[in-house]
Amino acid sequence: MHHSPATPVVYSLPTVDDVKDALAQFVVKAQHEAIEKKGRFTIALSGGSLPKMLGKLVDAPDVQWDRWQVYYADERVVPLDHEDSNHALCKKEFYDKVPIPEGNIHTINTDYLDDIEELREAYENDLILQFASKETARFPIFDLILLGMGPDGHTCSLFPGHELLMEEVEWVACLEDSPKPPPKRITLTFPVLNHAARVAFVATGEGKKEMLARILDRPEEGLPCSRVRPLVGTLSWFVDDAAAELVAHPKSVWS
Ligand SMILES: O=C1O[C@H](COP(=O)(O)O)[C@@H](O)[C@H](O)[C@H]1O
Repeated sequence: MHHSPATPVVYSLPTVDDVKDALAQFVVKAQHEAIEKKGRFTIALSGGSLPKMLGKLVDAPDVQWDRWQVYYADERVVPLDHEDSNHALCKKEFYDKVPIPEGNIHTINTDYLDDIEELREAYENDLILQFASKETARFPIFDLILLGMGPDGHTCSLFPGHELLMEEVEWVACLEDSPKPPPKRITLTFPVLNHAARVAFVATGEGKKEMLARILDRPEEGLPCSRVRPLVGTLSWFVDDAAAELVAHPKSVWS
């Protein structure tokens, strides 16, 4: 059955706080639906500006935190308490405020910090344990992947012009030449992003307005964020009006 890739639904909210509110409502609804269907909620988080945007989830009602299985859309290959670690950032901004069981937070295996291919494979095996045992899909089907949009149009650790944009088989890829420090990272690949049930980008601030317009209004440029087009799942953008100022793409009202 052929599916046309998801058309982005863009929710532009007046302020960053409004974006946080809408995002919390969206995530709570996604986890309810997932848990109702499969008894678990598989989510991949990004680093950067994203963890701070999860603040309104902390006090959200009816969240079944013990059913969450948390992975990373990408991670820097550094110790888990390093200032560059996406896990360290998520811990500070989110995990330290909500009761997700520690065993449900799937970090990189830092025994392999000096062997990035082993580290990549170990992370992919962790995903296989979670997904392949429960689904027959060639790719894991995350219930939700939360992504950021870098100022250069990158997402995860998929950077413009990088060979990893062409990866079509591996679930997890590794790189040692990230144009944005630190250089060594692992990242989910486009096939995994595009098999998710839901993908949501979060981008705020006027500093992102030019890039957001390019991503949404000129997808033919092929910037990494534009290549996230879930085959079956939904694609949502949660942005504030400052970031959306130049965007021609139709905006939807969040309610
Ligand atoms: O390096 C990274 O950058 C992206 C975008 O970060 P942002 O602060 O511009 O939102 C982030 O999504 C990714 O997880 C991180 O490793």
